[in-house]
Amino acid sequence: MGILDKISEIEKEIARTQKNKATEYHLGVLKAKLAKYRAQLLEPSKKGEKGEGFDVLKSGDARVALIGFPSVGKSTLLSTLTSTHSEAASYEFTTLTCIPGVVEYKGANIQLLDLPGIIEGASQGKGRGRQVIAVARTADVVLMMLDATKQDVQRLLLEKELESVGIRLNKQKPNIYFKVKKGGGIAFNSTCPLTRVDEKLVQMILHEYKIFNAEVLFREDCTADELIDVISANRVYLPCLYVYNKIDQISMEEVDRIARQPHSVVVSCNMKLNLDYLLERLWEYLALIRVYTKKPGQPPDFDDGLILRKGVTVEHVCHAIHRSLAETFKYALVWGTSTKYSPQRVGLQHIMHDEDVIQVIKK
Ligand SMILES: Nc1nc2c(ncn2[C@@H]2O[C@H](COP(=O)(O)OP(=O)(O)OP(=O)(O)O)[C@@H](O)[C@H]2O)c(=O)[nH]1
Ligand SMILES: [K+]
Ligand SMILES: [Mg+2]
Repeated sequence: MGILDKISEIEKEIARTQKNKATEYHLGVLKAKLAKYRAQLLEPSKKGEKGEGFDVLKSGDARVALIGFPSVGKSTLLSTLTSTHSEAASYEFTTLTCIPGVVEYKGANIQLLDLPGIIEGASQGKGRGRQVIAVARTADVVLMMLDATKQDVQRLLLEKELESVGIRLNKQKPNIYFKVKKGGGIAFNSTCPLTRVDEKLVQMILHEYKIFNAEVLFREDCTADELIDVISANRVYLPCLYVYNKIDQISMEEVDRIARQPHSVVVSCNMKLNLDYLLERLWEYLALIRVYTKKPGQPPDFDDGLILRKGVTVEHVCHAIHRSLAETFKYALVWGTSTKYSPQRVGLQHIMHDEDVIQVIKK
């Protein structure tokens, strides 16, 4: 039996097993088995499986992958937002490789990747599904493009495809501490009441992975699936913005309904509607900040800001300016929303905000 058959067998068994207290352990083990087989499926089997035309180098400050069914308008969006042209046409699978473009926004260079359309079964190798998904895993944000004139099942189908290969959209990593040990058995603990798993189920799942010695600490009320995510190290957690295109074809009421859904933006690439707002939201999901440097007695350098991730400290800023700056660092003066006073004297651990100005004073 091939892996795909095994997967479909287990999926069928999960589907026909009633969910209740008595089957809880059985289901947990089945899910762990399923996760294992799917992980095997992801391992590159044939040489060169990654595929010509998909190994695009990362460049710029962040990477965004355009994922969607065929002909939803992905290439049209790339050609509209960047100076790169990507062929668009009314037939499906116009795009067959990964086409990179650059969106310049707020001084940042954002790499936008146009990709072939994916379809149901993509994760199992249909179309160019596996290559597309491999690229999606390397992105900082997924732009899932949807056709606003079509039913919302397309979104669920795509989410399922990505979910089945370990991509988690708009989800936090489960707060479970997990460490495999050399001996001592399974040490299981929690810092809160657990309603979805118990020690026995956790043990059974770990045994399915042939893990007999480990430290497991639940810091929140997680499910068996979330535990499996933590054990399977190949999970990625990505912010995802759902972009509903072709709103020129639907009623205002429908546009209004879709626009109110969480993580969603409505646009028309052909009519260039709402693309500014799309970029604004994308910026928010990328969680980038701009930090401006200033030399003593001179105005800040607003033309050449540093592009960094939200949550960076002064120490990160020093590294971004010069490799050895943190070593000769005495203190910094910061102007902006991260401080109580402007300027304020801060140390290396101070967390920077968007549009802060910094002046580093050396020893
Ligand atoms: N009505 C309407 N049509 C659009 C819009 N954006 C794109 N299209 C049309 O949709 C069709 C498909 O566009 P593409 O950009 O090729 O779509 P794609 O997602 O790149 O398709 P594949 O590469 O085949 O996966 C083309 O005929 C476009 O002109 C839009 O905003 N409104
Ligand atoms: K197309
Ligand atoms: Mg295309």
